[in-house]
Amino acid sequence: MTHNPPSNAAPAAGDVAPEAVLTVRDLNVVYQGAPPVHAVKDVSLTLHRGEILGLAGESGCGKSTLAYAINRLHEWPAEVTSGSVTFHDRDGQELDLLALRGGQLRRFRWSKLSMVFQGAMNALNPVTSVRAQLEDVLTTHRPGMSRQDRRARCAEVLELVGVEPRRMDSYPHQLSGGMRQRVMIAMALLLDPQVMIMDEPTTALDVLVQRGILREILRLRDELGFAVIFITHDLPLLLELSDRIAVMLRGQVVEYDTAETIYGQPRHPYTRRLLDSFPSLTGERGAFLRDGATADREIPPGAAPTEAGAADGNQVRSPGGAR
Ligand SMILES: Nc1ncnc2c1ncn2[C@@H]1O[C@H](COP(=O)(O)OP(=O)(O)OP(=O)(O)O)[C@@H](O)[C@H]1O
Repeated sequence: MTHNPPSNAAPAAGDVAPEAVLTVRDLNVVYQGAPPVHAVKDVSLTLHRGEILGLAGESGCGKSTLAYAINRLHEWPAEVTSGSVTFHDRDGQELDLLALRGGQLRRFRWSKLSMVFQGAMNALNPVTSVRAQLEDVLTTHRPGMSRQDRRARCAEVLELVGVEPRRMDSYPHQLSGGMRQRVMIAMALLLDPQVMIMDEPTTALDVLVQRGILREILRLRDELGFAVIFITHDLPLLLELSDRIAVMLRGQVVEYDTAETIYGQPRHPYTRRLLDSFPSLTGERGAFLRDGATADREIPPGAAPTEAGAADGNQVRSPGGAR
Protein backbone atom coordinates (compact mmCIF):
# COMPACT_ATOMS: atom_id res chain seq x y z
CA MET A 1 0.00 0.00 0.00
CA THR A 2 3.01 2.27 0.21
CA HIS A 3 4.27 4.28 -2.70
CA ASN A 4 7.01 6.73 -3.27
CA PRO A 5 5.97 10.38 -3.07
CA PRO A 6 4.73 11.83 -6.36
CA SER A 7 7.41 13.28 -8.55
CA ASN A 8 5.45 15.54 -10.85
CA ALA A 9 4.30 18.21 -8.41
CA ALA A 10 4.80 21.41 -10.38
CA PRO A 11 6.77 24.14 -8.66
CA ALA A 12 4.57 27.03 -7.53
CA ALA A 13 5.41 30.71 -7.51
CA GLY A 14 8.29 31.32 -5.14
CA ASP A 15 9.72 27.89 -5.91
CA VAL A 16 7.82 26.19 -3.13
CA ALA A 17 6.71 22.82 -4.47
CA PRO A 18 3.00 22.37 -3.76
CA GLU A 19 2.13 19.30 -1.77
CA ALA A 20 0.14 16.61 -3.57
CA VAL A 21 -2.91 15.12 -1.92
CA LEU A 22 -3.92 12.77 -4.75
CA THR A 23 -1.94 11.32 -7.62
CA VAL A 24 -3.48 9.49 -10.54
CA ARG A 25 -0.98 7.64 -12.73
CA ASP A 26 -1.61 6.16 -16.17
CA LEU A 27 -5.14 5.18 -15.23
CA ASN A 28 -7.14 3.12 -17.68
CA VAL A 29 -10.81 2.23 -17.27
CA VAL A 30 -12.66 -0.03 -19.68
CA TYR A 31 -16.38 -0.87 -19.81
CA GLN A 32 -16.11 -4.58 -20.58
CA GLY A 33 -19.07 -4.82 -22.91
CA ALA A 34 -19.29 -6.03 -26.46
CA PRO A 35 -17.50 -4.17 -27.81
CA PRO A 36 -15.49 -2.85 -24.84
CA VAL A 37 -15.44 0.93 -24.32
CA HIS A 38 -12.07 2.32 -23.30
CA ALA A 39 -13.52 5.27 -21.34
CA VAL A 40 -10.38 6.50 -19.51
CA LYS A 41 -7.03 6.25 -21.30
CA ASP A 42 -3.67 6.66 -19.58
CA VAL A 43 -4.84 9.54 -17.40
CA SER A 44 -2.26 11.08 -15.08
CA LEU A 45 -3.17 13.96 -12.76
CA THR A 46 -1.82 15.42 -9.56
CA LEU A 47 -4.19 17.22 -7.21
CA HIS A 48 -2.44 19.60 -4.85
CA ARG A 49 -3.61 20.40 -1.34
CA GLY A 50 -6.21 23.14 -1.40
CA GLU A 51 -6.38 23.39 -5.16
CA ILE A 52 -9.45 23.34 -7.37
CA LEU A 53 -8.78 21.17 -10.38
CA GLY A 54 -11.38 21.49 -13.10
CA LEU A 55 -12.13 18.55 -15.36
CA ALA A 56 -13.60 19.72 -18.66
CA GLY A 57 -14.73 18.00 -21.81
CA GLU A 58 -17.82 17.18 -23.82
CA SER A 59 -20.42 14.66 -22.77
CA GLY A 60 -19.12 11.11 -22.93
CA CYS A 61 -15.41 11.99 -22.78
CA GLY A 62 -14.93 10.01 -19.56
CA LYS A 63 -15.09 12.61 -16.77
CA SER A 64 -17.55 10.74 -14.56
CA THR A 65 -15.90 7.39 -15.19
CA LEU A 66 -12.59 8.87 -14.05
CA ALA A 67 -14.17 10.40 -10.93
CA TYR A 68 -15.93 7.19 -9.98
CA ALA A 69 -12.78 5.12 -10.51
CA ILE A 70 -10.73 7.50 -8.31
CA ASN A 71 -13.24 7.03 -5.49
CA ARG A 72 -13.66 3.34 -6.29
CA LEU A 73 -17.35 3.81 -6.97
CA HIS A 74 -17.21 2.29 -10.44
CA GLU A 75 -19.14 -0.90 -10.94
CA TRP A 76 -18.88 -3.74 -13.40
CA PRO A 77 -18.75 -3.65 -16.43
CA ALA A 78 -16.39 -0.74 -15.62
CA GLU A 79 -12.96 -2.12 -14.80
CA VAL A 80 -9.72 -0.37 -13.92
CA THR A 81 -7.36 -2.25 -16.20
CA SER A 82 -4.14 -0.50 -15.17
CA GLY A 83 -2.68 2.49 -13.40
CA SER A 84 -2.66 3.75 -9.84
CA VAL A 85 -4.46 6.21 -7.60
CA THR A 86 -2.54 7.29 -4.51
CA PHE A 87 -3.88 9.37 -1.66
CA HIS A 88 -1.22 11.25 0.31
CA ASP A 89 -2.76 11.58 3.74
CA ARG A 90 -2.17 14.61 5.95
CA ASP A 91 -0.54 12.28 8.48
CA GLY A 92 2.08 11.17 5.95
CA GLN A 93 0.49 7.83 5.03
CA GLU A 94 0.36 6.86 1.37
CA LEU A 95 -2.80 4.98 0.44
CA ASP A 96 -3.11 2.90 -2.69
CA LEU A 97 -6.80 3.49 -3.34
CA LEU A 98 -7.13 0.73 -5.89
CA ALA A 99 -6.01 -1.77 -3.25
CA LEU A 100 -8.49 -0.72 -0.52
CA ARG A 101 -11.06 -3.37 0.33
CA GLY A 102 -14.34 -3.52 2.30
CA GLY A 103 -14.00 -1.77 5.64
CA GLN A 104 -10.86 0.10 4.59
CA LEU A 105 -12.71 1.58 1.65
CA ARG A 106 -15.77 2.52 3.73
CA ARG A 107 -13.55 4.23 6.30
CA PHE A 108 -11.71 6.09 3.57
CA ARG A 109 -14.76 7.40 1.74
CA TRP A 110 -16.38 10.46 3.28
CA SER A 111 -13.65 10.89 5.84
CA LYS A 112 -10.67 11.46 3.53
CA LEU A 113 -12.38 11.98 0.20
CA SER A 114 -16.03 12.80 -0.34
CA MET A 115 -18.08 13.15 -3.47
CA VAL A 116 -21.01 15.32 -4.47
CA PHE A 117 -22.72 13.80 -7.47
CA GLN A 118 -24.67 15.08 -10.37
CA GLY A 119 -28.25 15.18 -9.10
CA ALA A 120 -27.06 14.40 -5.59
CA MET A 121 -29.74 16.64 -4.21
CA ASN A 122 -32.21 13.96 -5.19
CA ALA A 123 -30.12 11.37 -3.39
CA LEU A 124 -31.33 12.45 0.04
CA ASN A 125 -33.71 9.98 1.63
CA PRO A 126 -37.19 11.54 1.26
CA VAL A 127 -38.61 9.98 4.43
CA THR A 128 -35.79 10.94 6.80
CA SER A 129 -35.04 14.36 8.24
CA VAL A 130 -31.90 16.24 7.27
CA ARG A 131 -30.71 15.86 10.86
CA ALA A 132 -31.04 12.06 10.80
CA GLN A 133 -29.20 11.82 7.49
CA LEU A 134 -26.31 13.99 8.62
CA GLU A 135 -26.09 12.29 12.01
CA ASP A 136 -26.07 8.90 10.34
CA VAL A 137 -22.73 9.71 8.67
CA LEU A 138 -21.25 10.65 12.04
CA THR A 139 -22.70 7.62 13.83
CA THR A 140 -21.11 5.36 11.23
CA HIS A 141 -17.72 7.05 10.99
CA ARG A 142 -17.34 8.51 14.49
CA PRO A 143 -19.04 5.94 16.71
CA GLY A 144 -17.44 7.40 19.83
CA MET A 145 -18.91 10.86 19.29
CA SER A 146 -21.51 11.99 21.83
CA ARG A 147 -25.03 12.86 20.71
CA GLN A 148 -24.48 16.44 21.71
CA ASP A 149 -21.26 16.69 19.69
CA ARG A 150 -22.95 15.08 16.70
CA ARG A 151 -25.72 17.65 16.80
CA ALA A 152 -23.24 20.48 17.18
CA ARG A 153 -21.20 19.24 14.21
CA CYS A 154 -24.30 18.91 12.02
CA ALA A 155 -25.36 22.47 12.89
CA GLU A 156 -21.84 23.68 12.21
CA VAL A 157 -21.61 22.21 8.69
CA LEU A 158 -25.08 23.46 7.78
CA GLU A 159 -24.05 26.93 8.83
CA LEU A 160 -20.88 26.58 6.78
CA VAL A 161 -22.90 26.01 3.62
CA GLY A 162 -25.40 28.76 4.40
CA VAL A 163 -28.34 26.66 5.62
CA GLU A 164 -29.86 27.71 8.91
CA PRO A 165 -29.45 24.90 11.44
CA ARG A 166 -33.16 25.17 12.32
CA ARG A 167 -33.73 23.56 8.92
CA MET A 168 -32.25 20.37 10.31
CA ASP A 169 -35.64 18.98 11.20
CA SER A 170 -36.92 19.49 7.66
CA TYR A 171 -37.48 16.66 5.23
CA PRO A 172 -35.83 16.96 1.80
CA HIS A 173 -39.10 17.83 0.00
CA GLN A 174 -39.48 20.86 2.26
CA LEU A 175 -36.25 22.34 0.90
CA SER A 176 -35.55 24.01 -2.42
CA GLY A 177 -33.24 22.28 -4.91
CA GLY A 178 -30.45 24.70 -3.99
CA MET A 179 -30.84 23.99 -0.30
CA ARG A 180 -30.87 20.25 -0.87
CA GLN A 181 -27.64 20.56 -2.79
CA ARG A 182 -26.17 22.64 0.05
CA VAL A 183 -27.20 19.89 2.47
CA MET A 184 -25.37 17.38 0.28
CA ILE A 185 -22.28 19.58 0.35
CA ALA A 186 -22.65 19.87 4.14
CA MET A 187 -22.75 16.09 4.33
CA ALA A 188 -19.63 15.87 2.21
CA LEU A 189 -17.91 18.30 4.62
CA LEU A 190 -18.98 16.55 7.84
CA LEU A 191 -15.82 14.53 8.35
CA ASP A 192 -13.44 17.27 7.24
CA PRO A 193 -12.21 15.49 4.08
CA GLN A 194 -9.00 16.48 2.36
CA VAL A 195 -10.50 16.06 -1.10
CA MET A 196 -13.96 16.61 -2.52
CA ILE A 197 -14.96 15.39 -5.96
CA MET A 198 -17.85 17.37 -7.36
CA ASP A 199 -19.46 15.94 -10.49
CA GLU A 200 -21.74 18.57 -12.05
CA PRO A 201 -22.95 19.54 -8.57
CA THR A 202 -24.93 22.56 -9.65
CA THR A 203 -26.03 21.65 -13.17
CA ALA A 204 -29.68 21.14 -12.24
CA LEU A 205 -29.93 24.52 -10.50
CA ASP A 206 -30.79 27.89 -11.96
CA VAL A 207 -27.89 30.20 -12.67
CA LEU A 208 -28.20 32.46 -9.64
CA VAL A 209 -28.48 29.60 -7.16
CA GLN A 210 -25.61 27.90 -8.95
CA ARG A 211 -23.37 30.95 -8.64
CA GLY A 212 -24.23 31.36 -4.97
CA ILE A 213 -23.22 27.77 -4.28
CA LEU A 214 -20.03 28.05 -6.32
CA ARG A 215 -19.00 31.12 -4.34
CA GLU A 216 -19.62 29.17 -1.15
CA ILE A 217 -17.43 26.32 -2.41
CA LEU A 218 -14.60 28.77 -3.10
CA ARG A 219 -15.00 30.39 0.29
CA LEU A 220 -15.09 27.03 2.07
CA ARG A 221 -12.02 25.86 0.19
CA ASP A 222 -10.20 29.01 1.32
CA GLU A 223 -11.41 28.52 4.89
CA LEU A 224 -11.01 24.75 5.28
CA GLY A 225 -8.24 24.01 2.80
CA PHE A 226 -9.66 20.92 1.10
CA ALA A 227 -8.84 20.23 -2.55
CA VAL A 228 -11.55 19.85 -5.17
CA ILE A 229 -11.86 17.98 -8.43
CA PHE A 230 -14.68 19.84 -10.10
CA ILE A 231 -16.30 18.20 -13.11
CA THR A 232 -18.45 19.99 -15.62
CA HIS A 233 -18.74 20.55 -19.34
CA ASP A 234 -19.30 24.25 -18.55
CA LEU A 235 -15.89 25.66 -19.45
CA PRO A 236 -16.61 29.32 -18.56
CA LEU A 237 -17.61 28.18 -15.10
CA LEU A 238 -14.43 26.13 -14.75
CA LEU A 239 -12.26 29.02 -15.87
CA GLU A 240 -13.72 31.10 -13.12
CA LEU A 241 -13.54 28.48 -10.43
CA SER A 242 -10.42 26.42 -11.03
CA ASP A 243 -6.74 26.82 -10.31
CA ARG A 244 -5.85 24.29 -12.98
CA ILE A 245 -7.91 22.59 -15.65
CA ALA A 246 -7.55 19.22 -17.32
CA VAL A 247 -9.31 19.00 -20.68
CA MET A 248 -10.47 15.52 -21.62
CA LEU A 249 -11.17 14.23 -25.10
CA ARG A 250 -12.28 10.66 -25.80
CA GLY A 251 -10.90 9.37 -22.52
CA GLN A 252 -7.58 11.18 -22.62
CA VAL A 253 -6.35 14.32 -20.92
CA VAL A 254 -5.24 16.39 -23.91
CA GLU A 255 -4.37 19.61 -22.05
CA TYR A 256 -3.57 20.24 -18.40
CA ASP A 257 -2.59 23.68 -17.23
CA THR A 258 -3.57 26.71 -15.17
CA ALA A 259 -6.98 28.20 -15.91
CA GLU A 260 -5.22 31.33 -17.10
CA THR A 261 -3.08 29.47 -19.64
CA ILE A 262 -5.96 27.31 -20.82
CA TYR A 263 -7.90 30.49 -21.47
CA GLY A 264 -5.12 32.71 -22.77
CA GLN A 265 -2.86 30.25 -24.60
CA PRO A 266 -4.73 27.03 -25.31
CA ARG A 267 -2.40 24.65 -27.11
CA HIS A 268 -4.60 21.75 -28.12
CA PRO A 269 -6.97 22.31 -31.07
CA TYR A 270 -9.77 20.69 -29.07
CA THR A 271 -9.32 23.17 -26.21
CA ARG A 272 -9.46 25.99 -28.73
CA ARG A 273 -12.64 24.54 -30.22
CA LEU A 274 -14.12 24.19 -26.76
CA LEU A 275 -13.31 27.82 -25.96
CA ASP A 276 -14.74 28.96 -29.29
CA SER A 277 -17.95 27.07 -28.63
CA PHE A 278 -18.77 29.57 -25.89
CA PRO A 279 -19.40 32.78 -27.84
CA SER A 280 -19.18 34.96 -24.73
CA LEU A 281 -15.61 33.77 -24.23
CA THR A 282 -14.52 35.74 -27.25
CA GLY A 283 -14.97 38.96 -25.26
CA GLU A 284 -12.28 40.80 -23.37
CA ARG A 285 -9.46 38.51 -22.20
CA GLY A 286 -9.69 37.58 -18.58
CA ALA A 287 -13.38 38.33 -18.31
CA PHE A 288 -14.01 34.78 -17.15
CA LEU A 289 -10.98 34.31 -14.99
CA ARG A 290 -11.39 34.30 -11.27
CA ASP A 291 -8.43 36.58 -10.73
CA GLY A 292 -9.14 40.10 -9.48
CA ALA A 293 -12.56 41.65 -9.76
CA THR A 294 -13.31 40.20 -13.19
CA ALA A 295 -15.30 37.29 -11.83
CA ASP A 296 -17.69 39.75 -10.24
CA ARG A 297 -18.39 41.51 -13.50
CA GLU A 298 -21.43 39.50 -14.36
CA ILE A 299 -22.97 39.71 -10.91
CA PRO A 300 -21.85 42.60 -8.71
CA PRO A 301 -20.33 41.70 -5.34
CA GLY A 302 -23.06 41.17 -2.79
CA ALA A 303 -25.78 40.79 -5.39
CA ALA A 304 -25.23 37.13 -6.15
CA PRO A 305 -25.51 35.78 -2.62
CA THR A 306 -28.61 37.85 -1.90
CA GLU A 307 -30.31 36.86 -5.12
CA ALA A 308 -29.15 33.29 -4.81
CA GLY A 309 -30.37 33.28 -1.24
CA ALA A 310 -33.74 34.60 -2.30
CA ALA A 311 -33.96 32.09 -5.12
CA ASP A 312 -32.90 29.47 -2.67
CA GLY A 313 -35.45 30.54 -0.12
CA ASN A 314 -32.59 30.83 2.30
CA GLN A 315 -30.20 33.41 3.66
CA VAL A 316 -26.79 32.96 2.08
CA ARG A 317 -23.78 34.23 3.97
CA SER A 318 -21.43 36.81 2.56
CA PRO A 319 -19.09 35.35 -0.07
CA GLY A 320 -16.15 36.34 2.12
CA GLY A 321 -13.03 34.79 0.66
CA ALA A 322 -14.62 33.96 -2.68
CA ARG A 323 -12.44 35.38 -5.37
N1 LIG B 1 -22.22 1.27 -18.21
C1 LIG B 1 -21.59 1.58 -19.33
N2 LIG B 1 -21.34 0.64 -20.27
C2 LIG B 1 -20.68 0.92 -21.40
N3 LIG B 1 -20.20 2.15 -21.70
C3 LIG B 1 -20.40 3.13 -20.81
C4 LIG B 1 -21.11 2.90 -19.58
N4 LIG B 1 -21.16 4.08 -18.90
C5 LIG B 1 -20.53 4.99 -19.66
N5 LIG B 1 -20.07 4.42 -20.80
C6 LIG B 1 -19.32 5.07 -21.89
O1 LIG B 1 -18.07 5.53 -21.38
C7 LIG B 1 -17.73 6.77 -21.97
C8 LIG B 1 -17.47 7.82 -20.88
O2 LIG B 1 -18.71 8.12 -20.20
P1 LIG B 1 -18.77 9.13 -18.98
O3 LIG B 1 -20.15 9.06 -18.43
O4 LIG B 1 -17.65 8.86 -18.06
O5 LIG B 1 -18.52 10.53 -19.71
P2 LIG B 1 -18.73 12.00 -19.14
O6 LIG B 1 -17.66 12.82 -19.74
O7 LIG B 1 -18.84 11.98 -17.66
O8 LIG B 1 -20.14 12.38 -19.78
P3 LIG B 1 -21.29 13.35 -19.18
O9 LIG B 1 -20.71 14.73 -19.17
O10 LIG B 1 -22.40 13.19 -20.17
O11 LIG B 1 -21.63 12.84 -17.81
C9 LIG B 1 -18.85 7.12 -22.93
O12 LIG B 1 -18.49 6.71 -24.20
C10 LIG B 1 -20.01 6.30 -22.42
O13 LIG B 1 -20.91 5.99 -23.46
